[in-house]
Amino acid sequence: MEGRLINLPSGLPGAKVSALTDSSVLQISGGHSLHGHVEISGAKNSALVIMAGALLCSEDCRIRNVPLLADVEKMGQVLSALGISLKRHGDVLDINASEIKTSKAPYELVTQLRASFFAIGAILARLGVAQMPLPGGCAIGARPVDLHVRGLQAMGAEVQIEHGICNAYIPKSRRRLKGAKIYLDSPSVGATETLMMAATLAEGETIIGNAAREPEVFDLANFCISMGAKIKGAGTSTIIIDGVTKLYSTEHTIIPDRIEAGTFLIAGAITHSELLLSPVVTEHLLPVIAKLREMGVHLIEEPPNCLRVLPAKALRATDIETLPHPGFPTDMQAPFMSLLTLAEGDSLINESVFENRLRHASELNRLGADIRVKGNTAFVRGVPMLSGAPVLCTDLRAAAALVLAGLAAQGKTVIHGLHHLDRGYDQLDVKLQNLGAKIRRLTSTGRDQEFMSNVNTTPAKITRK
Ligand SMILES: CC(=O)N[C@H]1[C@@H](OP(=O)(O)OP(=O)(O)OC[C@H]2O[C@@H](n3ccc(=O)[nH]c3=O)[C@H](O)[C@@H]2O)O[C@H](CO)[C@@H](O)[C@@H]1O
Ligand SMILES: C=C(OP(=O)(O)O)C(=O)O
Repeated sequence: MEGRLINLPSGLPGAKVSALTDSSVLQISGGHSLHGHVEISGAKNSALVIMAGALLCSEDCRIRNVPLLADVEKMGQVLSALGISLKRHGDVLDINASEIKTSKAPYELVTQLRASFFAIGAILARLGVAQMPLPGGCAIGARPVDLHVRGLQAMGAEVQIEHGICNAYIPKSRRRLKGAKIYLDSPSVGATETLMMAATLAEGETIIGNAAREPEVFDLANFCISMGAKIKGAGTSTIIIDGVTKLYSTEHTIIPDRIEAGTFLIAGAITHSELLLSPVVTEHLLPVIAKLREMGVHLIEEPPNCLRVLPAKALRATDIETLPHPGFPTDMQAPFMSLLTLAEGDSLINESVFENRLRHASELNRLGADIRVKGNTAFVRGVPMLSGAPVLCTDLRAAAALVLAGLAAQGKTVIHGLHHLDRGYDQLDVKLQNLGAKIRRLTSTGRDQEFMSNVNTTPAKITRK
């Protein structure tokens, strides 16, 4: 079947975000260096959960620096289906949740992305009832929601999972959720966010112990605080929320995407190129910067909010263990694996956050990498070069890893399964093209696809030096 552009029924009026059929591919002619400045978009994982957070407020919320992603589009569709009004102008998204018309989120949408589930806390707090299908997202492990459920139960909700739907309600005897002391078994990002949102409108104080410390949790907390929520300690492992009865209109700007920034740092390192990235928050990238420096990559921080990557003489092997923030981020593991395939020596990667997140290893081996996987550990033996081949994306960051490897590989790499990439990268191929990469989006018949001309209302945020 010939690949073609399809317009998703838009949840964000004004935006023309589209999805591509799976028959489109990225063709990369590798081995060329890159050069220039790349503008980093707003963080996917902040934007998605802040869109959910807007449900807490019955007044206008304006969110700035919203990235152009299929997941953002789908989250918009989820909110639209709940009866919420959304308008997108460029990277600004206006949300008004004055009336949430239904407590039931659509199965076919929620099952496509993880963050949609996190809205359960906000819907429950606003309506006293929520029916949320179990979520989708990257297939990188079982990804249960037990910590979300137990936290809501501790706050007085009745919660049951039946027929793939998580049904939650506040018993009639109470009108609001009640504050609670919750200690998470593990510092789940999503559970921390779900419970923090629910607690903003609960009666009394909630303490979340062993909370996730990711920058996106902090961004969500700042968004809620700007609406009048009383939250202390976000960004640390103990978050204290003093519930209020109402939240108010606000404007908020999403933080830069640390995973996109890390991906471009590796694009520079793997092609031995000089790139300038902005805006970046270097504190959010500390574990990635430390590992890159350990490998011999030169990085220079340039105020305000810029990071320059310079060509490395040689890349040295290193070991990585993924951990909750401020440890090495699991979302950077696949892109980093691509870089390690070309380092001198042996590297060991231990994926400790998700139990099935090494599937990209076999695709990288098609490109000539030497990786063996045992359980949650990958042994990477550096090779002098990669060679282009057809490969298939298995999830979002695997897709980024294959693009990076393709940029370095000699000859032609053809990447299939692009719906994974488009979920979470804002025009990655266009940004790379503007840095001089030989990368094209093609239909299965080999024709160039006029991707951005049909899809986007905003120009790619890149300037070539
Ligand atoms: C939309 C979003 O923000 N996605 C991010 C979020 O996912 P997400 O919020 O799903 O990730 P979590 O931090 O919750 O998951 C971490 C670990 O906890 C487990 N777990 C989680 C919840 C639960 O109720 N029970 C349970 O056992 C998971 O299976 C996993 O093994 O954080 C991950 C870890 O940084 C990132 O990779 C994702 O990009
Ligand atoms: C795992 C990721 O996303 P999600 O949680 O949305 O599946 C990711 O962003 O790498």
